[in-house]
Amino acid sequence: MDKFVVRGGNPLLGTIKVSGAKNSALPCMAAAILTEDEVILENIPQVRDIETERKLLESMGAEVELGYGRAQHRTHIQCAILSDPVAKYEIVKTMRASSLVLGPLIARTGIARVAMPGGCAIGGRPIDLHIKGLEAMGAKITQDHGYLEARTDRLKGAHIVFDKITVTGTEDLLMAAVLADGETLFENCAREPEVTDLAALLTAMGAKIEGAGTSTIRVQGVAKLHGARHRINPDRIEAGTFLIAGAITGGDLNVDCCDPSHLGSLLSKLEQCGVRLDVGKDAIRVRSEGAASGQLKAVNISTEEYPGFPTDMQAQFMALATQADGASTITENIFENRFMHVQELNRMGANITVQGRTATVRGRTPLESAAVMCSDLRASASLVLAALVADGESILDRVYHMDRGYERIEEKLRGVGAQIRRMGDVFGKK
Ligand SMILES: CC(=O)N[C@H]1[C@@H](OP(=O)(O)OP(=O)(O)OC[C@H]2O[C@@H](n3ccc(=O)[nH]c3=O)[C@H](O)[C@@H]2O)O[C@H](CO)[C@@H](O)[C@@H]1O
Ligand SMILES: C=C(OP(=O)(O)O)C(=O)O
Repeated sequence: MDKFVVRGGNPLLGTIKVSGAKNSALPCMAAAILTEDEVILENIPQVRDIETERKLLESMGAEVELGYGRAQHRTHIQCAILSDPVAKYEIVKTMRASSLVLGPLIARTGIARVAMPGGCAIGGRPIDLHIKGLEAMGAKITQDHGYLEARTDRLKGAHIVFDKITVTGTEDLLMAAVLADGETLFENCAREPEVTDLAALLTAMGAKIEGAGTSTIRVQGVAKLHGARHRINPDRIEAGTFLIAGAITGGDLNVDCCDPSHLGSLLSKLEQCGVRLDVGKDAIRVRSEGAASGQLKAVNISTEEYPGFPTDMQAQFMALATQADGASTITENIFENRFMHVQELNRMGANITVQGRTATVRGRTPLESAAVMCSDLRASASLVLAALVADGESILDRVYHMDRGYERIEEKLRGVGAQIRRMGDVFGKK
């Protein structure tokens, strides 16, 4: 199992590039199920979850060519024949890919059999709202041996009001509605940029969608979709992680190839914290004097649906809060168990207590190197950030979590002066 060895103390200087968003790429790959034609996706990140989705699509009969190394990370997917519309547990158990293929599979083939997503380290991943929505569109859904089976002759348009804002639920049902008979009106939709990105691809494929990016989406179903070419949005969470890396190390870092318009709530919290930001069209320069200067100040954050503060940045912001003067409170409202980094940060010398959904971080505490364990994707990122300012050499175990969603993170960070190296089998060469 791979580990990272990180020696703290270097300010990060220079330019670091952001890859395409995994959380956009995964639904966009699933959208290729909706047509027999070829779908070409650019800016697909080279991360483990994308490999898993490739395996999943191939297991159903799709042809997938991941174009890493090619210009634009251009990827070709063709689902001319879907001989086996099944999302097998062995393939999807490490990610929520099964829920993302449910809608497109049933819309295209009239039948879908998908493994129910299991519990995940950060909390439950229920899909009751997906099921309710598909049933409202006329699907018959049964459950057996850990699998959901959905059948229909053709989905019908419906009026669906989400009880709760759900990103994957909005994406899944949107992919179902584009091939349904008639109009579907969705209310209380997720407004995340990843939903808008998916809607842009679907529109390029011939779908009729209005309102993506707002809480009301209207879809006029069409009989058939065609192939398209689409460029995946930059990863706002990777960009945010790099901004914090610049801020926490007292660096001067240009975070390039990002979309600052997707980062509003994070940028305002970083500014409140005392970090200097120069926001350009597709780059953000972050400057800070570092923790020792006393420049960083405690701030309170509370995770919310977009455009609120993203749950996917909570762990990384907590690492920064350990280096800010004063007490910060961090409230996690989306997932019930997304504080597993707390114990590991405390092992490095942080002073964090948790009560219910709120963590209180009392800073500033100098961090010391330690051997720590990555428990999930963003928790891993927070430990890397902490290790970049810790005194001495930290060893981060189980970095496979990080490989799910960050492309060549150690190479990118080394390129701007971090001392970080991978030990063990290199991801992608196994
Ligand atoms: C709103 C939100 O911030 N969603 C985050 C969530 O998306 P993800 O799509 O995984 O989760 P959802 O947005 O679907 O879930 C939001 C909330 O709704 C609940 N729920 C969801 C579906 C359902 O059928 N029933 C139900 O009760 C979930 O338990 C959760 O509490 O995790 C992703 C990975 O960390 C993040 O990128 C998303 O930003
Ligand atoms: C937890 C994440 O991903 P997933 O929802 O795919 O598990 C994430 O992107 O932070």
